[in-house]
Amino acid sequence: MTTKPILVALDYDNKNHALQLIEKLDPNMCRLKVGKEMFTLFGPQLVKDIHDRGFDLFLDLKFHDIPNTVAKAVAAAAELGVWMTNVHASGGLAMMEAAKKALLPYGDNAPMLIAVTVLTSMSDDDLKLLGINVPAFEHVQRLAKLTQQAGLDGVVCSAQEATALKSLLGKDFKLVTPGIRPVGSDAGDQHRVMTPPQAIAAGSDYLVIGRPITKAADPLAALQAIHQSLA
Ligand SMILES: O=c1ccn([C@@H]2O[C@H](COP(=O)(O)O)[C@@H](O)[C@H]2O)c(=O)[nH]1
Repeated sequence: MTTKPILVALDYDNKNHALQLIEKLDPNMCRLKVGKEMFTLFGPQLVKDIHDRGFDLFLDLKFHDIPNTVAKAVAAAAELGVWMTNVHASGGLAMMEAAKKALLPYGDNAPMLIAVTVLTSMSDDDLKLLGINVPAFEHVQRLAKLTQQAGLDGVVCSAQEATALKSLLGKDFKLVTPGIRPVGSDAGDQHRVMTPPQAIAAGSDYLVIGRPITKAADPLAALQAIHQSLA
């Protein structure tokens, strides 16, 4: 199992609430993820605040645009010193290659760069509405192969696809899996879900977990329970 596989998704509209949770967490126990909501509200200062507290940060902005624009955005993420950032694989091969190339000047300090395959909130029926008439796992495999061809470090997928992707793309290609739900927690808008131990057993490298921790009555206890379940 990867060291520190838990990435806590900080989806808050109030910076103090996020910082109150962070103050209770230990950077040796988890990494943090900031997405579109918090980055739009609080910007690069939030990234600095999190780094000042000793945490690795996944900047989850899922860039999807023309290659030149995405390359510049990924370089801007590298300037912030984040640990990991991402693009949408459906932006295509040229876009992903441009993103990867933009990180070359950063050498060993470049963030890990991964691509979102099919959002974990989407089902086969959602894909059909987009004219994609194959099961989600098949579309995920196609986009993950393209991501590897572009030279990226891994993909965002559901843990349900992890075993197949590890055997298709090798153990070093990182699998970052949201849609993680401990037994008894509400799936909410997530469709392709797994429990934390199931996800690790299936081959996930990193588990993205938001509401089961952040909306719990005691978020620290919820994180500790997940941590224990993986021990
Ligand atoms: O396919 C994806 C890609 C990203 N996410 C993000 O992960 C977290 C999940 O939060 P939960 O509260 O545990 O559902 C959230 O920030 C999403 O933007 C994803 O869920 N699925």
